[in-house]
Amino acid sequence: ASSRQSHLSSAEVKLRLRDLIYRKLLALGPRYRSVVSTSEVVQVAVEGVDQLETYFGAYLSQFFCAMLAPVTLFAVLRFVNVPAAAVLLVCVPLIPAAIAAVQTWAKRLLGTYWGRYTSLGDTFLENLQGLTTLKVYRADAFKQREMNEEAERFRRVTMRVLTMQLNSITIMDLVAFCGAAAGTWVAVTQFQAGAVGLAGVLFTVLVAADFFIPMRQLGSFFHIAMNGMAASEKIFRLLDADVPADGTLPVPDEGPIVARGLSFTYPGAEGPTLRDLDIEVPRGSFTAVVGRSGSGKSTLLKLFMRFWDVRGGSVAVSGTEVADVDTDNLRDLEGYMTQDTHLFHDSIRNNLRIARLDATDDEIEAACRAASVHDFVAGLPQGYDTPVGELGDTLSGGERQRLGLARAFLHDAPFLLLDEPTSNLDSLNEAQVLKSLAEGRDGRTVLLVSHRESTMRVADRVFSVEDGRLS
Ligand SMILES: Nc1ncnc2c1ncn2[C@@H]1O[C@H](COP(=O)(O)OP(=O)(O)OP(=O)(O)O)[C@@H](O)[C@H]1O
Repeated sequence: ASSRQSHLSSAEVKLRLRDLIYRKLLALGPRYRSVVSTSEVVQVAVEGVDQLETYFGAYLSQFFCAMLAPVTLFAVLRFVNVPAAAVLLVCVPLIPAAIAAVQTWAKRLLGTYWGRYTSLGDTFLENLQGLTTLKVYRADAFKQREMNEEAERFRRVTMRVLTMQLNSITIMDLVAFCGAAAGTWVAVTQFQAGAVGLAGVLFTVLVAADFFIPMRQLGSFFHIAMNGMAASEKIFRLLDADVPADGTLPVPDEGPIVARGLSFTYPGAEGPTLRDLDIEVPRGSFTAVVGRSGSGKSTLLKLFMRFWDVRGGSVAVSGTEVADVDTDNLRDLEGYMTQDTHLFHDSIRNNLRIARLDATDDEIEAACRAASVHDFVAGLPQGYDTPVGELGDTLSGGERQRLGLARAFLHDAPFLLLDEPTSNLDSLNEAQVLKSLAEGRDGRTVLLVSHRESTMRVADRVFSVEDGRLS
C-alpha cells in the first residue's frame, strides 16, 4: 500500500509539474528562448521531472518512516533494556548528521552535473540540426571531437557523483553498523552484569539493526532525491520566469497601428535596435518598411505582435496599447508571417488549416491561389493531402514560403504583417504574389517588411528604416 501510494503521489506531482512547464512555455511564447534553451526544456521536462519521482515517491515517505521507527523501537525496547535502547537512540541522529556533512559538497557537485548534462544536450541538438552545414564544410569530425570532450567531462562528473554517493553510503553504513554494535555491546555487558536475561539480549541484538535501517535507507534515497532536487532548481527557474501580464481589453477592428517614440533594446544586447521611431499603418493601406539587413524591420513587426514588450514609447492598435489588448484578440486582428515558414510534419492541408481550423477546402484553395501555390499543390499526386516531411523538407524554399503566405491569407485577419514574404521567390512568382497582395487584399491592411525594391512599387506608403530609425 505504501509503494502504491508513493507511486500515485509522485505520478500526480510529475503530471502537475509537466503541465506547469508546458503552460509556462505557452505563456512565454516566442520569448522562451531568452529564458531557457530548447534542449534544456526537453531535458528538465522529461528526465528532470522523472528524477523528482524518487524525491516524492520514495524519499518523503521514507522520511516519516525513518523518524517514527527509532522512536517506536525505543518505546518498546526501554521495557527490556533501557541503557541499550538509549545508546541506540542516541546513535541514530549520526546518520542525518553524516548526510548533512556531505550535503553542501553534494549540492555543488550535482549543480555541476546538471549544468554539464544540459549543455551536452544543447550541443548535441545543435550539431544534429546543423549536420548538413557541418558536412558541407567537413567540420563534422571537428565537432565530433568537441562533443567527445564534452561527453568526457560529463562522464567524469557523473563518476564523481557516483563516488560521492558510494562514499556517503559507506559512511552511513559505518555509522549504522557501529551504532548497532554499540547497542549490542551495552546489552551483552548488561547481561554479564545480570541486569537482563538471555531473551532480553537476543531481542536487543535483533532490533538493534532496525533502529538504523530506515534512516540508512533514507540516506540512500536522499542522494538520488538530491539529483532530482538539483534538476528542480532548473525547473523552478523556468517556472519563476516573469511572464508579462496578458492584456484584457477587446479591440475594435477599425483603427490603425501606431508606433510613437518607439525604442527597443533586446535583453542582453549592447545597444538599442529601434530608436525613437514613429510610424502609422492606417487601416486598408499597403505599407512597406524597407531597410538594410539588421536595421530592425523584423523587430518592429515582433513588437506589433507583442512578442516582446515595448519599454520605450508606445505601440497601439485602434488606440489601445498592445500590452493592454487581450492576446487572443490581438492574434485575431494581426496575421503574421515570419521569415522562416515553419511547416509541421503533416499534410499540406493540415499545415494550412492551422491558421483557421474550420476553413473549407474552397477557402484553402483560394488562399493558395492568392499565394501562387495552388497550381503546384494541385499538380502533386496527393494534392493537398501530400505530406510535407519534417520541417517541410520535401519542398523547396520558395514553395514553403508560398505555403506560409497562403496560411497567412487563410488566417483572414484585418492586418497582415509579412516579414520578407517573397525573399525565396523568383521574380515571376514574386510579381504574382505582390499583385494579389495589392489587388486582392479585400480591405485588409498589409504591412510588409522587405529589402527588395520591387515591394516599394506596389505599396502605397513606404517607410525606410536605417539603424533603428526612420530615414
Ligand atoms: N533575439 C535577439 N536578441 C538580441 N538581438 C537581436 C535579437 N533579434 C535580433 N537582434 C538584433 O537586432 C537587430 C535587428 O534585427 P532584425 O531582425 O529586426 O533586423 P532586420 O532589419 O529584420 O534584418 P533582416 O533584413 O536581415 O531580416 C540586429 O542587429 C540583430 O542582431
